[in-house]
Amino acid sequence: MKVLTDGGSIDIRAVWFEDNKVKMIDQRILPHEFKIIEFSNYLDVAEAIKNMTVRGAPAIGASAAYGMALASLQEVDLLEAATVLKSTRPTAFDLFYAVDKMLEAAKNNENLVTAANNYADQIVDKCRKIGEYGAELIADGNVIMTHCNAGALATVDIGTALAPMRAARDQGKNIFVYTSETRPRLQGMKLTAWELLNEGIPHKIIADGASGAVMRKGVDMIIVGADRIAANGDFANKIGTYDKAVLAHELGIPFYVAAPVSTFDFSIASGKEIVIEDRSEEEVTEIDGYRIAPDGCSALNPSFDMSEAKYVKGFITEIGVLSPSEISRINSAKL
Ligand SMILES: CSC[C@H]1O[C@H](OP(=O)(O)O)[C@H](O)[C@@H]1O
Repeated sequence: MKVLTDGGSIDIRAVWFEDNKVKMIDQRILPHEFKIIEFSNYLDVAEAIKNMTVRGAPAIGASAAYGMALASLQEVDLLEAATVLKSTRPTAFDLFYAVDKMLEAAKNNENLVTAANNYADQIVDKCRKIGEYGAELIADGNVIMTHCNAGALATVDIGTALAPMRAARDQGKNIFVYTSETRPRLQGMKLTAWELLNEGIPHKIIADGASGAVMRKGVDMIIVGADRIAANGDFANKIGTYDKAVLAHELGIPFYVAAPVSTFDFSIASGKEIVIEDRSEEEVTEIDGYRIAPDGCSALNPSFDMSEAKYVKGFITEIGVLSPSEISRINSAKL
């Protein structure tokens, strides 16, 4: 992804492997501080996933794959490492998919550093294809709304929901993006707006609560990412997505979910079976470590919500844009 720095723009991934270390952008301190951190121990990569140093389903998957590569270099038991990495966050299916891919590679006596690098490169290629298919849905002058961050930071590079926007811009289409702030961790404001700024894509940040009014004012489509998609097309995504899905349905605004095939979990029939991660109440009651809630008050902090397939016009994947009734085709294409 393109990052504007004082010394000019750089091209960088959210996470990569270099000098036998896992290196990643610390997403917790963006956008006001840009820092690369590195790990030599898979346990530290697991902690980085858990504390959201790196976040976003595909980026979590790639990080876990790199964690498995470190575990192989550390010569620790890979099944133990897999268990630790899988225990970091419960909702994003890519995490489990990636770790299992690395276990499969180990069983085939493959070099896990190579396998993890290939996994990350495949994610980037999938995102590029998601961008190409998604851009076909976008007309010059379109106004698009998105939620949370499903950009390059969430996917190693390019993004899922942001991929069609990047591709449409590259095709010369003028687009405008509303990114909702996405309480409580504010990925939409801190990360998506930062990516769009770096890319020179016109946008405005809106409060989550403004989404309905802004949709009614004039939005041509909504594109969000996903963390896990069930066999019937029900999907989990960042908390606040369900509100947008229902409002879009009510207002007749096309609602798209952009995700690679690796996010589809055909072992579950419907969204009812998706485990929704609960995170600390401090994420709600504090901002950047400063308590904003009254002392003595407590908070509930579900990190994701589930939306039914009926709200989705199409899933933008690396094999095309599929309606909920067509996603059974994906099972045969799972890489
Ligand atoms: C392209 S997957 C991005 C997906 O992950 C985010 O969750 P988190 O920031 O907690 O990892 C959010 O649900 C995004 O849509």
